[in-house]
Amino acid sequence: MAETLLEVRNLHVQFDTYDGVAEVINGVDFTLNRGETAALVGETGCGKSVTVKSIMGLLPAAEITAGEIIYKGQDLLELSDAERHARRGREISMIMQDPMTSLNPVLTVGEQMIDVLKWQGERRLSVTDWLRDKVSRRSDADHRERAIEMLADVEISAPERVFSSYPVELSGGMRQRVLIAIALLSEPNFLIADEPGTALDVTTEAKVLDLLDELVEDRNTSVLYITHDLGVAREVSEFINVMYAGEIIEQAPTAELFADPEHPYTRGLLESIPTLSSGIGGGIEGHLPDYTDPPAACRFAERCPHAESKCSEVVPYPRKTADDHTVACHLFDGEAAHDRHQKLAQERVDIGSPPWREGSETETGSDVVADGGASK
Ligand SMILES: Nc1ncnc2c1ncn2[C@@H]1O[C@H](COP(=O)(O)OP(=O)(O)OP(=O)(O)O)[C@@H](O)[C@H]1O
Repeated sequence: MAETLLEVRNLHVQFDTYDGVAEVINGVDFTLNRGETAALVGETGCGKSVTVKSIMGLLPAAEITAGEIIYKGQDLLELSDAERHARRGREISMIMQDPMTSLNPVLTVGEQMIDVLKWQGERRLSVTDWLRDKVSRRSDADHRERAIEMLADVEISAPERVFSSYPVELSGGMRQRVLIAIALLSEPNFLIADEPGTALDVTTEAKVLDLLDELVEDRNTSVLYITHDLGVAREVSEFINVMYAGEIIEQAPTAELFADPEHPYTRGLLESIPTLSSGIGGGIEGHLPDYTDPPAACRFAERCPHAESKCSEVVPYPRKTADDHTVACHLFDGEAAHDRHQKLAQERVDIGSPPWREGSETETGSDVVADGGASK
């Protein structure tokens, strides 16, 4: 049976803004197994980066108002900043969206890589780190050799030259490869890849994604891809979590999600894939709700072509509709998929089959199976 590496449970994040409290992340649940590649997909502003920052420990505790982020059996939210920092890089690493802002322009690639190998990129050393570095007996020459090897692994053809270059001297594709090399240097068990190819042209993006795919497979690294593009998620991940306005509205293995998308938002995203050049979520009219005054029930109801009065009155908790497939939409009401929702979701609602399933054998709720807890 697959072993869980990361479990995010009932995560709530809010921000104080001039317009009031923005309830951005509203009860997010998902899991990632060891060696698995999963994606978190949704349009811009839906809360992907805030979720990831919560996992990385880059948000102040006050903003995370509830939930658990269990990594290897331990709730990361209970750790001190120092303990979180120790896990970053060595255990959990991240490739940022924009290589130009993620790389330090005044240091060479090599200097940045050696910093990571020595002390995870921090130039301000604690006494303990300094001692650890002294006793590790690894010399700068060893670090240099390791860094150049890593640059060769990301298929940079002149690794020594790139090692001595400043970021501004490299092309966009090369900088993205350098970022991948830096993220993998400390051999993390878990990698978060935040739109790793978005800043590149389509051909270079495809090459970078293929390369990343090979590298993580060789190393058995678990990866969470963050993307607005379901087409990219299909290429790179085995499991997809679709996010809308700070909630996971559908989760399924990639093949299952593409074969049988259920949530109207997922279907809209799928329909918009060919027209993505015209904008993210181009197939769905309307905008994300205002997080300082979000809808009380379904956050998608205002944009949903199938919304009924129920949708603005009763929260649609996630329902399990097939093995590993959950959806939070009243069109699929049945048993709650998570223990924590069961007491809140006793009322079964029948508002008919989803229109795209009319004529099929599946009836609303009839294919729902109890899950007993986990989100997948
Ligand atoms: N520090 C903050 N203070 C107030 N609001 C914030 C803060 N950080 C994020 N937000 C808001 O949270 C919402 C979700 O933002 P987030 O960056 O997570 O979206 P995203 O899905 O990652 O989008 P993108 O694909 O553009 O990166 C946005 O409305 C954003 O303005």
